Amino acid sequence: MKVRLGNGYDVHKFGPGDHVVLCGVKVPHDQTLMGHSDADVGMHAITDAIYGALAAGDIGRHFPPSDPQWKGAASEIFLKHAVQLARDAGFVISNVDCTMVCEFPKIGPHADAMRATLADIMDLPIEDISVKATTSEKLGFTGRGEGIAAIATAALVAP
Ligand SMILES: Nc1ccn([C@@H]2O[C@H](COP(=O)(O)O)[C@@H](O)[C@H]2O)c(=O)n1
Ligand SMILES: C[C@@]1(CO)OP(=O)(O)OP(=O)(O)OC[C@H]1O
Repeated sequence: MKVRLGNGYDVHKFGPGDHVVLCGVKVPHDQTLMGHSDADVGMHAITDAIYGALAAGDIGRHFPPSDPQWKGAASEIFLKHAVQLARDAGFVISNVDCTMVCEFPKIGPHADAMRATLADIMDLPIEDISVKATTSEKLGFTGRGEGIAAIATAALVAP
């Protein structure tokens, strides 16, 4: 059996607003995340982890931030593309794990909704999807509440 691992990392900064979209779930917050797309930092990290496992470049290669077509786009477009690339290459996505780094919003109360949303988008069992969070103990840009970082791992297997 062939196993491929990939990692993904993304950061988006906060700006004025009243909610963020994280792993496809709208979470009330006193700011929003800024980006060319919907700035779903968690979904971007997972998407890049799948591209990484396939050695297929990164999200910006497939969906250039210079292309107006992706302005305000829902990030599930990017994730679905990466999942399809994996399936077309003969892989099954074994599991994904995403950690978001921020003081606020608190992810825990929304983590299962995020897992369910990702499972639906990726057509995977929810048991194969992990979403978790940590603060950075008030240190650095995430600690100062300037933005959110996300780190993800994806494992792909081919029989
Ligand atoms: N945005 C966040 C950050 C953390 N959590 C939860 O709190 C736990 C403790 O965080 P520490 O950084 O102090 O270790 C963490 O394990 C998460 O369960 C959260 O939900 N949202
Ligand atoms: C997702 C894309 C799409 O234009 O734009 P952003 O929303 O700015 O997100 P980023 O994580 O900076 O990745 C680059 C782009 O591919």
